[in-house]
Amino acid sequence: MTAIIELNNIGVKFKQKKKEIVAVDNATLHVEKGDIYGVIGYSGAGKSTLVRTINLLQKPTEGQIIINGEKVFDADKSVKFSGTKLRRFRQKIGMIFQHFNLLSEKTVFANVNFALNHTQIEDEKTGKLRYLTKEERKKKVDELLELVDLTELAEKYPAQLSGGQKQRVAIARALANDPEILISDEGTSALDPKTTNQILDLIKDLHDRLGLTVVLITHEMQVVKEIANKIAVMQDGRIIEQNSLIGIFAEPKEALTKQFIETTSSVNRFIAGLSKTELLGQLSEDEELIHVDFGENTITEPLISQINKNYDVTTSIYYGNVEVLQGQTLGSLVISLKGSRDARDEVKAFLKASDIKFEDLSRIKEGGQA
Ligand SMILES: Nc1ncnc2c1ncn2[C@@H]1O[C@H](COP(=O)(O)OP(=O)(O)OP(=O)(O)O)[C@@H](O)[C@H]1O
Repeated sequence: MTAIIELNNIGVKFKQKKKEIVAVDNATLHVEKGDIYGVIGYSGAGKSTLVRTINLLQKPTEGQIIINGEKVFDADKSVKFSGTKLRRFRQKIGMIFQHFNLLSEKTVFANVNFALNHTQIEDEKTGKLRYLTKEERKKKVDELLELVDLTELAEKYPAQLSGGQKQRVAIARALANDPEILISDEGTSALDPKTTNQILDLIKDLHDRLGLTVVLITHEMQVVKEIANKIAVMQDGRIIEQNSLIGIFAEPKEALTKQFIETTSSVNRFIAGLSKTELLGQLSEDEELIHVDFGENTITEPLISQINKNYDVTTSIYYGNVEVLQGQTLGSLVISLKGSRDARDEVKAFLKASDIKFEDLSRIKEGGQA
């Protein structure tokens, strides 16, 4: 697969008085056609600055950018990309923002129509480029409003809309010039959880129907988890980890990545709260608590029944959570194993041999941290 977006060794420095701020530091990100690529990091990590280089809203100080096979930027100044060429290029990359950026004095219809002001198409008869006619524009805006389910609200003004509806207008506007790439810069950050999910569903649906490639910046792991297939984690201007969604969740490497995952996983909250409950004290001498993580590829038979059937232990489930990410099952269980030490050790040896990750939670009892 070739990348539709290639950011190679991108650096962005800002000069502020005598200080130099390194907003992006040697970042390389390759996005393939059809990806929904989540870029996650805390505020100030450099996400916006990096992603704004894709459509050259931000010129890097180092590196090169190749979009759809065409080099559009090189820090060595070998590429000239400006004027009409730059404007056309930008039209093919739609962008939405946290605060929607709608024109408050224009209706929903007019906000979307505005994005067609500079749109040109090849005239069927003459073969020359020309602007759209009023009728063509109306047809296009109507189609776009239908796409985001806003036909009924065409004559309303932004102030009369909810946050979710405003973002739908912004999405319609972003798609006006049939872009292949859609960038969402914290596009759901100002929305409540339910509306966030509706907008994410819409983005996913548009991705599927229009074949869009999506780059999605967020500081919330829950957001990328909903729809992304790949994730890059940013910290201090650098991309510290990047992988498929499933790879990030199954095998996070960096401490920050683990932190972000914990914000989405209730098993970690359960374990963190264990030391405050009576549960550990209530376990008998021949009983221990373990946390097991498993995925579809590592086990084919239900785990618990297999343990009960093959080993001389009894199990109780204290916590269970199974999620399907990108069609793969990831499960987390907190179970107790009750039996002789040898029998319990055999179960652990079986888990190890089956490549199933587990951790012994008895250390919490001893005052350690989960
Ligand atoms: N135009 C600018 N001039 C000077 N410094 C800037 C400029 N834009 C961004 N920065 C700085 O660059 C760093 C990265 O900012 P950036 O906005 O890319 O981070 P972010 O991860 O998107 O965070 P946020 O979600 O808060 O926007 C920050 O320290 C920021 O203050």
